[in-house]
Amino acid sequence: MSNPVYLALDLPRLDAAIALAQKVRGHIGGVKLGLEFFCAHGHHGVHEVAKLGLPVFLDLKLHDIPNTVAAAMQSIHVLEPAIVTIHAAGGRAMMEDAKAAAGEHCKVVAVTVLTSLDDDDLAGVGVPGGAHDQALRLADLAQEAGLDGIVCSGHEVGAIHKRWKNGFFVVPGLRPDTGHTADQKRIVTPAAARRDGASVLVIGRPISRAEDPVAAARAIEATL
Ligand SMILES: O=C(O)c1cc(=O)[nH]c(=O)n1[C@@H]1O[C@H](COP(=O)(O)O)[C@@H](O)[C@H]1O
Repeated sequence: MSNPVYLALDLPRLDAAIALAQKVRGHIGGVKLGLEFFCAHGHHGVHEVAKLGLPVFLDLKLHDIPNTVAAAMQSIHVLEPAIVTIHAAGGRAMMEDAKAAAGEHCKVVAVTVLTSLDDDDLAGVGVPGGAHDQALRLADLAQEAGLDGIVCSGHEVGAIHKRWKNGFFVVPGLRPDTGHTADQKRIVTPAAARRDGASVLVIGRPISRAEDPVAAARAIEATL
């Protein structure tokens, strides 16, 4: 079974991001390039990271009108990402058009409820039912729209997996111990997320900010 860990390369410098990925490559299954990376380094940065030969997960969290999102998906074909994120809250038509515009070998997954939000945060933006119910509702919508899967926290992945047996589930907000949670609110351990059905484990700071990133990645791998 391939390693489910995708390392989030949320680093400001391209050379540092590539050096980190190179260092830990034996203990990860792929790399995730998000908004911080893409806004700083764009297509050039993605091409440079792709030279490592690891699968590239492009986490752009697209959320706009269907035509704009579909056009953005077409513009990233050339980068040949293995996985791309969009926001489920963009609605069914946006998700359908994004999937139709994606490359044949690219998995399109929809973010349900960000792992940095809790029930109070959701109530603050007018979603009264709580993170769990909202994540399940948006996962159902993503499935109806024909997407490959969703992004959710480890708190919901078990319940969503039960309703969507062959879905592809990306789980961030992972912390190997009870250490520094930073801005994440709905967290679980990588092992718990995997046990509950996660296909991909997105891990950033617990590896990238560790004193010894290789030891941190190896320790996480050993728990899976
Ligand atoms: O789509 C994501 O990857 C994502 C969704 C989400 O709900 N929460 C979340 O943290 N992420 C990303 O996952 C990574 C988590 O980083 P760490 O908290 O440092 O492990 C970041 O790159 C986030 O952008």
